[in-house]
Amino acid sequence: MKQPLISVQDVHFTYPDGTKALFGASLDIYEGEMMAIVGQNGSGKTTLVKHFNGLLKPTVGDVLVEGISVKKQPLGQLAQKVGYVYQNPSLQLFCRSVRDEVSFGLKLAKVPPDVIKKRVEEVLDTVGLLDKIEEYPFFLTTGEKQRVAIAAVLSLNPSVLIVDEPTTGQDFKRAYQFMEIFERLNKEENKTIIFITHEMRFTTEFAQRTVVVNDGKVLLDGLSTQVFTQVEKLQEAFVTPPQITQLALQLGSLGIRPDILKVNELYAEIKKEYQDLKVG
Ligand SMILES: Nc1ncnc2c1ncn2[C@@H]1O[C@H](COP(=O)(O)OP(=O)(O)OP(=O)(O)O)[C@@H](O)[C@H]1O
Repeated sequence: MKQPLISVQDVHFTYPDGTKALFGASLDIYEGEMMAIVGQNGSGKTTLVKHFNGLLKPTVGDVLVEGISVKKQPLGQLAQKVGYVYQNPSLQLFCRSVRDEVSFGLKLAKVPPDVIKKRVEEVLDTVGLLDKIEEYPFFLTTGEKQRVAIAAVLSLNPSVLIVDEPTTGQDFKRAYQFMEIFERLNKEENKTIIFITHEMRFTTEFAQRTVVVNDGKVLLDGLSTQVFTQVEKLQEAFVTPPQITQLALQLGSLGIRPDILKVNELYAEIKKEYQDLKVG
């Protein structure tokens, strides 16, 4: 059987001030997945994903990346495999230009200057910011800062990209474009993408798999289509399914499948039922 890229094994975590944030979280993540992590504020999502690249180390339990405990891998090495983009991108940006920001990790890794130049331009192009290469990151919009942070992480070519709340503070169009960038990286470069979100629309549209975190544990984990039909469990975690799924669930008594995540799927299902009725 295929080995998971990241294996989270019964992780408990307590912050230095005594706050307990994880209470036995377990999950396996495989290469090439595009996965959403949802849950109410304070449920432990960020704490959980910070374990995926060793930013936090389990108090109890273990996290294996490519089969090796994060406790045994240097942070620099883990950052090259698993990139993490912070919820607040300003925390991640500290250089005087976008170019310097995106070059930083590559310089640390002692990559030759001509290779750095090419790589930086490539990743800025990927996130649509090539025209801002000489700008001071501080003056960029929140969405642009977020994209610089993503470019900086992508420059190291990690096989896993974790993005914490990528769509916060952005209008729908921008947020959607962001999700399309991740989808492209997933489909064309086979990158494993893990994103935390409160936007259920994006979960169902872009993630095949959804993990629901509640009280520091994984409450639900599976195909997004299946996770969002588990209404009672979702209520326990204060997660509301996307509106289209809510509608499909309510139409269940008319023979409509409940595991519908997209408007066009619901339309096709209603059309089919309607035609069957006419024939019957
Ligand atoms: N640095 C910290 N020190 C102490 N407690 C913390 C720290 N960071 C988070 N916590 C606490 O750990 C728990 C889980 O927080 P976490 O940020 O992981 O949740 P979350 O699900 O990502 O929330 P949100 O959706 O608001 O980002 C909360 O009780 C939070 O207050």
